[in-house]
Parts: sequence; C-alpha cells; structure tokens
Amino acid sequence: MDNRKGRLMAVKFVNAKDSFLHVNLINVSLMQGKVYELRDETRGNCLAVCSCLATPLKNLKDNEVGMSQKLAKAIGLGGSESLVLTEIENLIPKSSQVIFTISDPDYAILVMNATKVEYIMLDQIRLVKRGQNVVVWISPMVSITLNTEKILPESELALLTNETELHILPSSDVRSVSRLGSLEDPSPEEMQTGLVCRVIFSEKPCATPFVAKIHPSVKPSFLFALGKILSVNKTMHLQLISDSEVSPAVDFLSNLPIIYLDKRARDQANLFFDGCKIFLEPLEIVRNAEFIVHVSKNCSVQSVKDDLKSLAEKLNRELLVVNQTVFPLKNNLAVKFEMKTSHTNLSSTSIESCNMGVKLGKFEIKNEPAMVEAEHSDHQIFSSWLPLLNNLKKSLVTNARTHVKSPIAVLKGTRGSGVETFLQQFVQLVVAPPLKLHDLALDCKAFKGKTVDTLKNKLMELFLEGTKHDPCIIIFENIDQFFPLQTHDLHESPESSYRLGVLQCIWNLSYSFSKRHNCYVVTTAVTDHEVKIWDDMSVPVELFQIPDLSLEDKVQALKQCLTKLNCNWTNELEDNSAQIIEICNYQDICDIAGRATFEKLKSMISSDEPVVITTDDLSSARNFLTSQSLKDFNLLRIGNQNGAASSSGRWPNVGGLSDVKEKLTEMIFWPFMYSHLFATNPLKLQKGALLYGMPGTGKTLLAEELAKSSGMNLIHIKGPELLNKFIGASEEAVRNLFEKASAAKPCILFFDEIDSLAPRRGRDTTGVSDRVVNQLLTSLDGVDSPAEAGVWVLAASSRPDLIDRALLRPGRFDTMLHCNLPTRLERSEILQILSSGLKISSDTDLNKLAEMTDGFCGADIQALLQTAQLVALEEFVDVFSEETGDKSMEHQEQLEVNWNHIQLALQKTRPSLSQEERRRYEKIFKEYELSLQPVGRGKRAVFKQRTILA
Ligand SMILES: Nc1ncnc2c1ncn2[C@@H]1O[C@H](COP(=O)(O)OP(=O)(O)OP(=O)(O)O)[C@@H](O)[C@H]1O
Repeated sequence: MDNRKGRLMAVKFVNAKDSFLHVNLINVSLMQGKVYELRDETRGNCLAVCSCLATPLKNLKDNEVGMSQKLAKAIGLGGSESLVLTEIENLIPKSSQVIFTISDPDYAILVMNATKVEYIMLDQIRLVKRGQNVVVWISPMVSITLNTEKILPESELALLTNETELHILPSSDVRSVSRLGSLEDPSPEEMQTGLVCRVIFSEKPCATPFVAKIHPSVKPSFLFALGKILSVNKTMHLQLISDSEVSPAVDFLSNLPIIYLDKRARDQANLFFDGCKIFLEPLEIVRNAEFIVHVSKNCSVQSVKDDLKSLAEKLNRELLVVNQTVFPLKNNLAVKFEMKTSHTNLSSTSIESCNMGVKLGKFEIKNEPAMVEAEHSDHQIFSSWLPLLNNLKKSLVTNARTHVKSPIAVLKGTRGSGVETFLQQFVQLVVAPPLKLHDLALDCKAFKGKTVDTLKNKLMELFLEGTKHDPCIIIFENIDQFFPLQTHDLHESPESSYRLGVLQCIWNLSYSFSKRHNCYVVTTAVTDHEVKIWDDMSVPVELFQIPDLSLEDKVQALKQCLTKLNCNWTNELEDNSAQIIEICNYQDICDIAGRATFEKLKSMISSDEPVVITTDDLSSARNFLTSQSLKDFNLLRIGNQNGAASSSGRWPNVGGLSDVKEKLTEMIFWPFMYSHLFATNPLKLQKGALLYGMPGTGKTLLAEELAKSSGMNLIHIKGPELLNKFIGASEEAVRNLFEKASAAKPCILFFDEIDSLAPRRGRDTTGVSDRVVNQLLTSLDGVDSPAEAGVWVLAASSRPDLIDRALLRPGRFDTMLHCNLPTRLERSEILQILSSGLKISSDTDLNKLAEMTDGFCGADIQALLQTAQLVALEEFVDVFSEETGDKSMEHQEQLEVNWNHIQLALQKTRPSLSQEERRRYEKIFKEYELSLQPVGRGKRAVFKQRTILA
C-alpha cells in the first residue's frame, strides 16, 4: 500500500462497539496499531482519523474496512461507501486536555454514567481530531456521541492516554469552552449550572404537581428542569421551592441535598425508588457565589480549612459551601466544597486539581442521625449482636463522611455462629431509614474457578451499579470460595497467585470506588486463615468479631426458627428449651428446629392439626444432629442420651482405673456440673491432663465416657491428623482447633497419641513438629480457666517419654494419670461391663476368667469376648443348618456364649503385649515418673530420703 496516496477500501458495517477501524487477518499484520486518515472517495475531504484494532475480523475481505454504523453516521458517512485510508506517519502528540461537547440529551446520560465512562473510554477510543465526532458505548444499547471541540496544547490530533484530562460539556454551554484549560477562575454562573439531589417521595401530595420541596439551607427557590435517572429520554420541568418544614436538608452520607417529590411528578419522571439520584439543570442562572477557593493537588485540607476559617472571621459571616465534603469550622459554621458541575471532568485527579466554588451563606450541619437502637423485635436482632451491629453502622457512617477508614469490613465468626444471619440483620438495619443504603450482593459461589478477569468484569459491573445507587453497601457472600483449603504455602503457587489476584481486584475496586462514592464493602470470614490472607496483602480491612449468642438469644433464635417453620410449641418446651440448646450455636439451633419439625410432621402425616413441638421432640432432634462447629472434626458424642448431663452413674462403662476416674471426676466433672460453686471459690482449676499407659487400657474410653456423662462435647484428635505438609498449615489447624473448641463449649479437646503430634523439639528435620509444639503451647496458654472458658484439654499417650517436656509444665497438661494394666479384680469388673450386652450361659464364671487372663488389657478382654461370640456363632450356624437345613436364622434367640466357647476363644487369643513388652513399658513409665519429679525437692526428694532411711 502506498501510504502517501492512500488505499481505497470499501466500508462494511460491523457489530463493534468502539471507534476503531477493523480489518481481516491479512490486513491486521500490516495495519494494526497504525493511525489512518479517512477521506471521502468522491469529495476527497478528511472525515476522521482512526486507529486500527489488532483483533482481526474474519468476515472482512482484503479490500474492506469495518466500522460501527453509529460511528460511520457520526463522522458523516452515509450508506455503504468507500474510503481512502492514508496512514499518518508522524508522531502524534500526546495532549494534556481534550474538550468535547455533547448534545443535551446525551449529556443527561453522561451525568448519570460519568464513572463508567471514565473506566471504559480508553477501551473504545484512542485517537481524536479536532471537530470530529466519536461514539462511546455506555452499554450495548446506549451510546453517546462526543464532538472534539478543543485540544490543549493546541493541536489538530490528540492521542488519548491515561494521563489525558477529558472535559465534556453540553453544547449549550459553549461559552465556557474557551475558558477551559486556562487558569482563569470559573464564573459564579458556571458553578451553579446543576445540582445532583437525592429524591425522597413526599407522602402528602403537593397542591401543584411538579413541585419539589427542598430545605432552604440548600437552595433558594429556582426553576429547574429535572433530568431523571432511569429513563434518559424525558426531561420535565420542575418548580423547586424551599420549605423549612422539610428535613433533613442534606443526606449526610452522600452529601447530596434531598428534595421531596410529589407522586405525580415521580411517575412522570419514571423514578421508581426512594433515595435515587437525579440531576437538576437550572433554567435560570443565578449569580450567588461570592468567593472562589483554589484547591490544588498539593494543597492540604488543613490549609483550606484555615483559609476559610480566617475568611469567615474576617467577614464575620458564616460560610456555606454546597456539595462535596463538609468541614466543620466552629459552632454552627461549616464549609463544603463545590465542584464545578458545568462540565464533567474525567481526569482521575480532578477532585484535587479542580477549582471549587464557595458560596457564602448559612449552613447548618445536620447532626448525625442518632444511632437508632436496633429494634429488638421477635424476628430480628439479637441483643448479643446489637452492640456490634451499631459499631459496624457507626464505622460505615464515619467512613462515608471521612473516607479515613477501610472500605472493606470483614465479619469474622466461627462456623455455624450465624455470620450470614448477622449480615442479613446488618443489611436490614442500614437499608432502613435514616441511612437508606442501597444493598447489592455478589454470591462468590457463582465465580468459583472463574478467571480473575471474568471476576473483575463482573465486579466492575457491580460497583458501577453501586455508584448509581450511591450510597450503597456491597456484600460478598460466600467469599471463602476463593480460599481453597490448601493455600497455606508461602511459596508462589497457582492457587496463591489466583487468590491474590482475586483479593487484589476486590480491594482495588473497593478502594477506588469508595474514594469517590459511598460504596462500602462487607464480607465474611469463618477461619483465621481467611482473615490472615487479608493481613498478608497488607491492606487495612476492618475486622469485626461476631460475639456468641447469649442463652436468651438462643431461645429467641429457636422460637424464630419454629415460627418460620409454622410450628407452635408447648409451655414446658418454653421452660426446658434453654437447657437443651445451651451448648448449641446458631446453626445448630436452626438445624435442631428443622429436624424436630420434620420428625413431627412425619409422625402426623395424615393429620391436619397444627404442629406443636414438645421438649421430647427437641431433645431427640438435638441428639440426632452433629454440632456445626464440630463438623470438620472427629466428634465422638455430644452429651448423653437426654441431651443433658446426668449426675449419677458417671463411669458405668469403665472397669477398674478407680484412681484415674476419681481424679477426672474432681478435675473436670465437678467444676463443670457445679460451676456455680466453683465460680465463687478461688480454687485454681487444672485445665489439662495427660492419660498415659499401655495400649488398650481404656484411655480413649475414659475421655468418651467423661463427655457422655457430663453432657459436654468431645473433639477427638488423632495425633498425626493435624500434620500437614504445607508450611503454616499444621499450626493453623491447631489454632482453628482451639477456636472450634471454644465455639463448641463446654467441650473436651482430646489429643489421642499426642506423642506423634508433639514430640520433643529439635529432633524433626522438617521443623513441622517443632512449630506445632510451639503453637500448642501458645494455644494451651491462651485457654482461660476452664470454669469460665468451658474448655478442658485431655491428651493420651502410650509413650509419654517422647512428648515435649514443655507441654507437661503447670498450666498445660499438668496432671499425669497413669492407666495401669487391670488387676484381677479390675479384669473381673471389665468382664462384667463388656459382657453385659451379650447372652452368656449361667455356667460361665467371669471371676475365674479374670484369673485366667493375666496380662490382658481392656481391649484384649474385649477381643476375647468377641472371639467367643464368633465361636458361638460358628457353632450355632453349623448346628442349625445341618439339623434343619434352615439358614434363615429364625432361632437366633438360642445363640448363647458358654464356658466352652470362652475356653476355645482363650486358646486363640493372646495378650496384645508380650511379657517382655509389658516389662519394657513398665520400665519406661517408671523412669518417666521419676524424671518428672524435681530433683532435691518434692516427691523425688521424699523418695530419695526414703531410700537413705531404708
Ligand atoms: N477399663 C476398661 N473398661 C471397660 N472397657 C475397656 C477398658 N479398657 C479398655 N476397654 C475396651 O477396650 C477398647 C479399647 O480401649 P481404648 O481405645 O480406650 O484404649 P486406649 O488406651 O485408648 O488404647 P490406645 O493407646 O491403643 O489408643 C474400649 O473401647 C473398651 O471396649
């Protein structure tokens, strides 16, 4: 192609939403990124300049150039014509300011979408020529046409970059064009050319329709044309009258004046919701700005405040500055900066660098609406959450006024603690008067696995939507979707960079939008890990910890759930429910109510009677469900059969071990059962105990039985299950565990095989165990007195000598309880217990069996009885199938374990530990016990002394 002569190409209209030229693949390699002058083939005049897009369009021929039909029309091309394309080779100057004009209807659209235009403009247009029209698409259906009025410094062409300041003026306001870009002050008229207001629908109809009321402190009475927010084609005239009875004068959150509009005018303007924004364009220009303040980029807010203060003092008058931020100066004196609304300034630094008009007059700072104490109605807010709800609301208001706080609030609650419900209650609170925030939500579940770019586009749409409804609150639901479980590695990994990308995107948008608009982002976090990720990004999110519900609130939550499920409840349930759901969290209560209702409905399927839930229904539903807070853990039992603690027969299933049982009863059972007595007694309670002994001696059984008999939750951790190869993950698992235990209180945290989780430090080459031990120590030290905290810690090990010694110090696992191999008497007791569920013939002598099982531990005895049962079963099957050919086992009741079966089982069963192994264990325990006693003092000293005396 001869660049000087140009190339003749036929114009084809393509479905593009931009002001670029499009060509096919072959031409792209020649033309991409280049800039062309477009001349009319017949008349030869230059119509426009355009740059060529690098993305090829398949359906174009080699001699065709594609452009949008709208653009073609805007630059004066009619029908399908041909153009001569001449490349512009000279360097195109980058311009600092470009001034466009725009038709009045398009201006109305622009005003409502200014922020969006800022973001999308450079994607659609890069090059402009003085006098040329360009088209910008605000949405696929809506576009505006801009005419390039002026380029500064003076030039024919301008390349638009991020640095270019764009000014767009309505064409009716051409007078001001000549002044733009100069350092001249804008005239007072320019400053009063428009007003953005928030509409509140007036309850009483006005005598004349199309009259809007406004508080006199904001504007005197003028005639305005009303441009509406949703449908942009209509313009209606509106009489604006001042009325001292209307209040508030200014919506303090958005700093927008509020006007009250009659219903008829509202319908005419297609305004659908209270609180929407409208743009008022004056029909009369009013000269009333008396003083101009220049606010430059480098000028501090304080210096402006000082200037204005001295001015107010000098004039002995009060200052009124409409729009933008309010700075209180002294009693009843305030200033607000007014940006020029005569044009929309699109530079990112516009706020700092523009001139602002100050109007002198009286201005009353509207007092911050008192934090309306949230209503404590039956269906709404729990009193335990009320202080936090109000704090969060306060933070939001402060942020809206000062922009000094973080735009993101993270609500942290444990699993099942009702985080989502809390969020709903918060939203209810802020969308109601007086704040009237608009709420938008994004369910992150829908974006799981999507690219950061896809998410970014969606977020951009969401935030832009938010700016339309400013002030608004944006809620990220289920944000944990972006935190895959195994992202604890500190090294670069696809997961960690994805997560970082997502969060950075959320942060960047929240930050930039909240600077200019009142957008406040609220999200949730369930684990420490989720909170830490924000920390790692070093962005200042505000963290709010959701408190546990009080017992009264739990009962209220239960009633709410049952009411929602259309159920009634009995009076006795009213009295007993607190006891049943005492240790449940919010989600558990919802689940229990749901389960109880479901079971009740099942039982009365053919009845039309109303559903009435009783104490029994609730208790059985509670026993059926696993607590939410414990779902990730190995939960052995919650409470006993009745859902409440029993005070008698505490160890019915554990034989022998009387010392250990007694000590555990004193240490855990009593302080829990009689907490009121212990609370008034200054006794220092022990919070942790270590059960040690040979394998199979009933250590796990003891922990289970303790939880069962006291009605406490039990979290059972098998040593190595917490260890994770990712750096930091094991420590975090330990931290989470203690958090869960606290959420599930009253709770016993039971570390089985603790020697494998917390071996002595310094022996592990990977360092994982060392860090886990350190974390365990920190977490154990963090557990308060069990009577208050409701968390007791138990550990079990058959090799206590391998455990890190620091764990055994006072305040940690400071009580050592030895679970011995059972003696003959104890074996007899165990045999009684374990055989109680079996059918045993009368010829069986359990005492004799106890004598014959020397060296057997509890687990061995259980194995022996199981083997005896199997032997009995084999015999039973043989006899019945041979004699009767009956294989249906109808005669099961005749299945019985007799002495003979036991003898046979005894021949097949050996103690799990040989004599030598038992001796080795005994030696280890002895040495271990000795090593624990302080040298020269205490027991060891006594022991030594005794030796000497003997
Ligand atoms: N003292 C006991 N009374 C009744 N049953 C017992 C007793 N000791 C052990 N058993 C039986 O043995 C089974 C296994 O015991 P348990 O798991 O509690 O032993 P452990 O000491 O925790 O063993 P390990 O060290 O191998 O974990 C129990 O479920 C129970 O049936």
